[in-house]
Amino acid sequence: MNSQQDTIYAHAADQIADFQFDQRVAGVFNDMIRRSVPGYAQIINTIGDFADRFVVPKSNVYDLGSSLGSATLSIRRQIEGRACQIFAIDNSQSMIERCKENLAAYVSDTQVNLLCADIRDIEIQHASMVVLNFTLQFLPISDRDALIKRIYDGMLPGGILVISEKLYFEDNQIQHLLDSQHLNFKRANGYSELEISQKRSALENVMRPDSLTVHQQRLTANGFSHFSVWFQCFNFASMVAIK
Ligand SMILES: Nc1ncnc2c1ncn2[C@@H]1O[C@H](C[S@+](CC[C@H]([NH3+])C(=O)[O-])CC(=O)[O-])[C@@H](O)[C@H]1O
Ligand SMILES: O=C(O)C(=O)Cc1ccccc1
Repeated sequence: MNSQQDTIYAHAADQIADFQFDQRVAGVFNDMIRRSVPGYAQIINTIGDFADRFVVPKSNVYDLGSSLGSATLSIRRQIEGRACQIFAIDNSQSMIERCKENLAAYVSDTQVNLLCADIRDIEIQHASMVVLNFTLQFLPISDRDALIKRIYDGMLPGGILVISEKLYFEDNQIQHLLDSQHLNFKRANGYSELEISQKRSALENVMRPDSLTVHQQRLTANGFSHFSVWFQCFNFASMVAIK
């Protein structure tokens, strides 16, 4: 998947606007997410492995907040011949356009329905797999419960929900430790102090991480029978919940 280098926050700006998934971000997103999220490539690959295990014939798969389609592509590779449909949904038109090109670059017999829509509005039904790969953290906190409930209601018994998120830690010392390790990861990937601090300001009002306890409680309160973190690096984690 091609991507320009992310230099969005490289020059000092007078005012930092709230972060948006606009055309500029969509154009560099592949580079941005790989240099910003520890374990991203491993998470994308493992989502494909989970699809192989959990996606049953003739069921639906939902990639909610699909961006450029990395999770959808990883899943699609694993479920050829199962007569499934994937619904890849994002409310950024720029992401959808680039995602469409990425999906068209490979042949597949699995239908992908690429929709520019708000994930809070779409119908979820007959799903053996639902993916929220770093998307839930961008929804208003007050909307998260209702979305998880709708996902649960639309899933088949035995289906899997994968949720990857940046985590918040109630213990200040741990929060500081893991956050500063994440900053080191970004520095090691070539981001300057200016880029790091300007992006941090841009994300402040937009991305609100929950704690692991909040995630677990939300998932079990909404009916999921099994829950685990399967990956964590610093303050980034990926969780599974099984209906
Ligand atoms: N309410 C919403 N409705 C629809 N889309 C939304 C909404 N809010 C945010 N988005 C979309 O969710 C995506 C979040 S990025 C996901 C990475 C991808 N999953 C990946 O595996 O590469 C994560 C990140 O940038 O950290 C963006 O494309 C938004 O437009
Ligand atoms: O860059 C960061 O600091 C993050 O927390 C992750 C991220 C990655 C891509 C878009 C928005 C946030």
